[in-house]
Amino acid sequence: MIIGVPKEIKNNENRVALTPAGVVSFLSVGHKVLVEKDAGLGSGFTNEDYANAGAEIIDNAADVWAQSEMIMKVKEPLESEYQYFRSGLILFTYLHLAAEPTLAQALKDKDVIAIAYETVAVNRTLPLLTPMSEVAGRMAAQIGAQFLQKTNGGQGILLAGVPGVNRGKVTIIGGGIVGTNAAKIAIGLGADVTIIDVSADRLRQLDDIFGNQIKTLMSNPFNIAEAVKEADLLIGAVLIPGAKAPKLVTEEMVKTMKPGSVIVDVAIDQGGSVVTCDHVTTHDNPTFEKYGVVHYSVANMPGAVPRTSTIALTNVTVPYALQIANKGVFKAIAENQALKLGVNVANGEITYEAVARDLGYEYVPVEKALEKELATY
Ligand SMILES: NC(=O)C1=CN([C@@H]2O[C@H](COP(=O)(O)OP(=O)(O)OC[C@H]3O[C@@H](n4cnc5c(N)ncnc54)[C@H](O)[C@@H]3O)[C@@H](O)[C@H]2O)C=CC1
Ligand SMILES: CC(=O)C(=O)O
Repeated sequence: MIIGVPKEIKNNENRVALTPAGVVSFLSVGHKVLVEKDAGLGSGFTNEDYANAGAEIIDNAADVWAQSEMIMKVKEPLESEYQYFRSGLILFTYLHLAAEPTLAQALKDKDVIAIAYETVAVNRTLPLLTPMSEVAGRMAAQIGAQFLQKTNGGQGILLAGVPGVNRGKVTIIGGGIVGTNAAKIAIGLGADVTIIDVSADRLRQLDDIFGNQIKTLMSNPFNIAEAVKEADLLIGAVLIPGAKAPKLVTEEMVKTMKPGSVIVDVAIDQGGSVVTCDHVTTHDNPTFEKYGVVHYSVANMPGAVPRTSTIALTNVTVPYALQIANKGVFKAIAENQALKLGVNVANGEITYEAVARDLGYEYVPVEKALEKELATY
């Protein structure tokens, strides 16, 4: 199979979908890899590194897309990339389609086989989302601490406090991978940490992990309102796989926060869990102010630490991409339930139920959308 790796074009997106080590993995089993010139520079991989690994360096994105059977990316294609879609093209990347209706329509219109990293699932875990959630969770606490500084628009508090002065309060809504990693760093910084989740089992696990270093609360509007009001730093970290994030923090709740408090809504890639985080921001201009509260809503947080993130991401994506290349996409989907759950669009149909529901499309299961193609396996 010919695998193409375009350069990412989202604002400050410095990750790349394959490292030179990944290129070697494909070449060693007979595939060909095309890498757009300078695609790896942001992550510290030169064109020479890729060429030495055996990739062909291609001067422009159009040729990479046109000559490849499978495109591997990091972020969802932007509008300028939709022109490269074509029937039968395999696209393997983060998509977050519930928050990207125009992209969903474009993929449908062009019959792209779109496999989303974030919905590939094994036993209710999301192996291709996990490493980036680890990165973003850890970043969320450090970014929050940074924007709480007066010089950055915050109320001017140190999360650790000092002897004789209270520690800062961090409220994390969603105690999954992002939430747990945010808590680790917030605890390390010395903050007073509360985690809210809708799953009692998850709260028990968190209690076992962190003991009395954290407080846990069941997710309901009353508890969320109380915890948001007290928070110096609020971190949004909920997820219902594939679906639009539930809006758990209302405008009224945000109005109760102290001026100069900070919200980091990590769940913004799925549309955001805080009503006032009503748009995506970029690393160039990451925050805006509403009701005196600093809002941070960057949808590609790991793009700011690309060396760590690229290696962590490709550690988990390459084995799945190799299955697609080795077996062909239909056999790989037929034989691997995890990969099948990643298929969001195929043959012009939306094949992921939560995406179809949130965008108002008919849901067509993968088995039906690809009935003919899967029949032989
Ligand atoms: N902005 C960015 O750059 C990045 C964003 N993310 C996003 O962060 C979000 C969280 O991801 P993960 O932690 O990996 O997901 P996860 O599935 O590990 O955790 C989500 C948690 O939210 C909880 N939850 C669901 N509904 C809830 C409710 N109503 N109230 C309270 N908790 C609720 C679940 O029980 C679960 O524990 C996702 O939207 C993910 O795409 C991840 C990486 C980077
Ligand atoms: C998960 C995701 O959207 C990211 O890493 O950018």
